[in-house]
Amino acid sequence: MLRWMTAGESHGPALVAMIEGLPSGVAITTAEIGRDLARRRLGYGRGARMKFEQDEVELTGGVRHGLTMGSPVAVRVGNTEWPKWETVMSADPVDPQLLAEQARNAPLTRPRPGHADLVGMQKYELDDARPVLERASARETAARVALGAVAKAFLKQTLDIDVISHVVSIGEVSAPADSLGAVTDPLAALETIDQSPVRCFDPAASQAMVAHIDDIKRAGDTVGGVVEVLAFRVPPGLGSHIQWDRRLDSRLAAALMGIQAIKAVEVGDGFELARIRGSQAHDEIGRGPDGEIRRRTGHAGGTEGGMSTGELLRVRAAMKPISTVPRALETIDVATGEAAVAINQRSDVSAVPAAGVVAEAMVALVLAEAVLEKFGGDALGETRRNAEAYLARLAERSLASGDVFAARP
Ligand SMILES: Cc1cc2nc3c(=O)[nH]c(=O)nc-3n(C[C@H](O)[C@H](O)[C@H](O)COP(=O)(O)O)c2cc1C
Ligand SMILES: C=C(O[C@@H]1CC(C(=O)O)=C[C@@H](OP(=O)(O)O)[C@H]1O)C(=O)O
Repeated sequence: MLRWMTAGESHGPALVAMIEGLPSGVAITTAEIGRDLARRRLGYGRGARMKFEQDEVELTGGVRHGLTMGSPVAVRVGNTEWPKWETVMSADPVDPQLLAEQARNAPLTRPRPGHADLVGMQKYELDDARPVLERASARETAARVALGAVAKAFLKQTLDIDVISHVVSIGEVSAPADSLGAVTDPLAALETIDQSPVRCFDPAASQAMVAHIDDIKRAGDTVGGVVEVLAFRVPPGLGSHIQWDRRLDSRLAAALMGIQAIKAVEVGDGFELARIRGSQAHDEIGRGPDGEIRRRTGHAGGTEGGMSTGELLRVRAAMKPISTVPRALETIDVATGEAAVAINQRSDVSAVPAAGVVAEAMVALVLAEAVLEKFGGDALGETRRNAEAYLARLAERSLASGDVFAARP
């Protein structure tokens, strides 16, 4: 069983995350995790905080000399801005005199529409939105991305699975459909994607997205968009049709919906499938180049009956516009009961590129859990042997290609 969790606040000293259930022998380094954390911070449209704040990543458990030990893997993502927030976010009680001296400590009583602020204050009996917004903030996604890097290393080393993401649209500007349809080298494609300021594969669309973000910023507004995650070489049979909560598609949807500001998820052609006929919607089954069974198209996005089919896994997530709108939205000051405008600090105009990196991590965590469920293993070698035996049987019967599903040498 794979389980994981995060803790920490946006302006706290650090975020921490723990993942338990990974086998021993997975190669992972602090630098590898740091690379994914750096990718999450980039993206045109993010606010000032991304420029001056640094993620200080440290592996504090479960890894020795670059290899997991089978024990829980623990990660700490330190926040270099902590000294500025030490009083505001101190875990221990602070002298009220000291609190009163700093404007930053004043209670936040004008909840921001589109955020957890108001309902969080109601639910947790708080007169100050600070304790709510500190945890609701998407700063927390740094901890998930750190764990996602570990999950991606495990997937790569067990089944050669690559998980990549890209931006499909920002506001009204979309990349051409199927721009990534024929990718044969996912990691090279990801490198190109990461070089785009908005993580879009298509250069012309990328430019148009940047221009759109500039327009939105000039108008004092914010914007959302759609990201897509692709997982290559996922074997058939992860997840199960036998119970609702074991379906791979339902687990992917829950994981993606669990990202702050994600409001919709599509598996494969998703909503479009509801508009077309069955004869056009389903992926017909035929023989591939080596006589193996293949789907001729990818409308389903690589799952049927809640199980991975062995074809390209493709899911999308739609992000709403950033909630803190510079042209501040109307609210009620809960201290006075009077109409007011919402608290408005600096904020991102768009965080869609970063959301793609987070979505990649969430998909990797779901797939890692599903791989361990199917193949088990306390050591990486054991997981691989189990997976290879399963894939060899499918290849023997021409149910799948030995090449497509070959595990790494
Ligand atoms: C990577 C990322 C960065 C975000 N940055 C901001 C931001 O700068 N300002 C903001 O108001 N919301 C930001 N958000 C969105 C809020 O966290 C989110 O709207 C809020 O938690 C409420 O969304 P929900 O109703 O879906 O939970 C960001 C979300 C993500 C995924
Ligand atoms: C710090 C991060 O994102 C933050 C997520 C966020 C929000 O409300 O979700 C609001 C912003 O923070 P602040 O309100 O302090 O300016 C973002 O900078 C991060 O992604 O590391």
